[in-house]
Amino acid sequence: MTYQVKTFNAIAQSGLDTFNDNFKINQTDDPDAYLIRSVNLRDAEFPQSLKTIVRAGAGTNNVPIHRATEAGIAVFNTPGSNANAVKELVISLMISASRNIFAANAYSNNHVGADVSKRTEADKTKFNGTELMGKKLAVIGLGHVGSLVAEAALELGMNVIGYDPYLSTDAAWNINNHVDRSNTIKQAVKNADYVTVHVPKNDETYKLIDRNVIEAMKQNSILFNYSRLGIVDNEAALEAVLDKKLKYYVTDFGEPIIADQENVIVTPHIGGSTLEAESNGATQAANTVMRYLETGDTVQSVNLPAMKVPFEAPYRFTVIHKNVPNMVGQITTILAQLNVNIASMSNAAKKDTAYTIIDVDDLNAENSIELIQKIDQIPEVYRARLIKHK
Ligand SMILES: NC(=O)C1=CN([C@@H]2O[C@H](COP(=O)(O)OP(=O)(O)OC[C@H]3O[C@@H](n4cnc5c(N)ncnc54)[C@H](O)[C@@H]3O)[C@@H](O)[C@H]2O)C=CC1
Ligand SMILES: O=C(O)C(=O)COP(=O)(O)O
Repeated sequence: MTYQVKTFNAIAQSGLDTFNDNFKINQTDDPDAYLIRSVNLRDAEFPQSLKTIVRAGAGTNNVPIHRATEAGIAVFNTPGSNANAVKELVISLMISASRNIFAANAYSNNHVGADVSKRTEADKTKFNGTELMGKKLAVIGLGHVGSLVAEAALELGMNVIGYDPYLSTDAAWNINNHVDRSNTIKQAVKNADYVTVHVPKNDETYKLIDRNVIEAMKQNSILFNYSRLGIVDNEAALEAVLDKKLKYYVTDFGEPIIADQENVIVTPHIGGSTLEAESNGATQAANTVMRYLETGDTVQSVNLPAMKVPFEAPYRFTVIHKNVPNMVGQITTILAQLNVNIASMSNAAKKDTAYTIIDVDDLNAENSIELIQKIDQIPEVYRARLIKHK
């Protein structure tokens, strides 16, 4: 069986090299998989052939998850693949902002000439900075990125307070127990010298850091947004910078109102742009594409329940369907009508969507086609697929 993969954005060669010979890259308009980074697919039409979208990276707000689910497309990301890259950039910017590096560099570029050393010694007090050690950092969102930022800040001698009402049990195990927990954002930011936000973009996190939260922040504190455009209210952040409430606002997501503003530092969405992160993400994504298409396993899926079932029988049916009563009953009735014996079966649900994996020992060409067609015709089924064991 040959599978077709279509790539968007710059996907690291090491990831493309990970695919086995059953996978062909960018050779057709009928791909089985999209391998993407930040391309905006929110209004995209998906070809009928498309079975999975894998995002090399963390954020999946560029993918219409609900529409993909209804089209029977499994969506994945590569959790943690670029978290260290973001951590290092945020820590470097915390230091750079505290030491006024950007203004100091601009000064040096504008003051060259014969009397430079004399003027430098006179002027350098303008760029006096502060140290991170002993200061307080609030981390909003303690997932892959936030937990690493918190850990690095502790190592630099900072006090760290975290806020994350949805922290998974797995993630909680990874968080240093010296991180104080806060039950509200305002409580978290109240006495913090630095506030950094690391949450996914969704309806709830849009303007999570709004005017009220910024008002609750400490005078002369520094705010970082390395999550997404819109999670910090840029207008409110700019006003706070102009009012000297915030010393700096530092973000990876520019827009016209914050361009060229003193004490607003904007980088061009480079949080995950390191050789290492791009390679990790692409490799993890390639493995995810292969695993899903060749086995139907859904570990780390964004829209389907996580299922990993040993593939021991010669054939496997996978069915993505609505999470409503009697789906398994309807599917197994069709198998029974076509005289197909089930070797093993698993089913799980994630919110409104469920996934069923059925392994069978015997199948012939006619009943396999008829089976898929009949299962696909169940109104609540989004997609049925037959996978032959390699
Ligand atoms: N600037 C860049 O290039 C990059 C940006 N990102 C952005 O950072 C985000 C976080 O990345 P990861 O840490 O890898 O994701 P993650 O999924 O591991 O962690 C996100 C955390 O946010 C928490 N959370 C969700 N809603 C929240 C809320 N309302 N309040 C507080 N916490 C909340 C979750 O419980 C989770 O622990 C991504 O979704 C992406 O948008 C990630 C990587 C690179
Ligand atoms: O992983 C993420 O969420 C990022 O924002 C990184 O995006 P990129 O892959 O660099 O376009």
